[in-house]
Amino acid sequence: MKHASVLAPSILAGDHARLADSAQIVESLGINWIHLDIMDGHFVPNLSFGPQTVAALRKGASLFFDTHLMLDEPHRYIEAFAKAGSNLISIHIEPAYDHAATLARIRSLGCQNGIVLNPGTPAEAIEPFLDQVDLVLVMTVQPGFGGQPFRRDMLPKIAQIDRWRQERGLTFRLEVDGGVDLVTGLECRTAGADTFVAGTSFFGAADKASVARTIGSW
Ligand SMILES: O=C(CO)[C@@H](O)[C@H](O)COP(=O)(O)O
Repeated sequence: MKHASVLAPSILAGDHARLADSAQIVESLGINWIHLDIMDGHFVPNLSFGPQTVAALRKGASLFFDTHLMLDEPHRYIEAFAKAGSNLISIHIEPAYDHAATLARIRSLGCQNGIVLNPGTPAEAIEPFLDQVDLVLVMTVQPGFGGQPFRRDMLPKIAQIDRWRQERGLTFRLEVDGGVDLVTGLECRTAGADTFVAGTSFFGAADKASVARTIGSW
């Protein structure tokens, strides 16, 4: 099964004094998803925003909130981000906690779940969880900052996860995040990805509608 391609603009690259306006730009273009990067200053060397901001954004947006927790202890914050209005909550495989229980907890709160792996983490690390997730997020940069160059060496990993998905008849989405633009995103699509996080290449584009149209046509 091949999912239609979805663009999820990363609000990290939006105007942080006017995040609601950035979400509104996305919604006004008919884009359904927005990617929310949550950073704790421990798992990644940067800070972003928390559930209070997500809840405030939810008041003015009917977008699908794709919330990516870059946290050492994501299991402690699942309820807060579900309550704030997240539709999907993804958690990293790298820190030590009960991943299976946390994935199940996300679903029990009425959200979709996702598992994320950093560039240095092999695909095999998430293999045991493939039948328990709605989305796999392959980081195509080391997380923490927008505007980094796309890691082309992640393409075989994307292809491997897509192969497992097909062989096992699974239906999770396969998302990529980091340095994704109209060129690198298409390479990811060819490798098997269907969900494209774009920060700099979306919010920095003069013609955002055209970016959305192009990615939607893949
Ligand atoms: O998770 C992250 C960064 O840690 C990403 O979501 C970035 O926000 C993507 O930004 P660009 O690479 O597209 O500028």
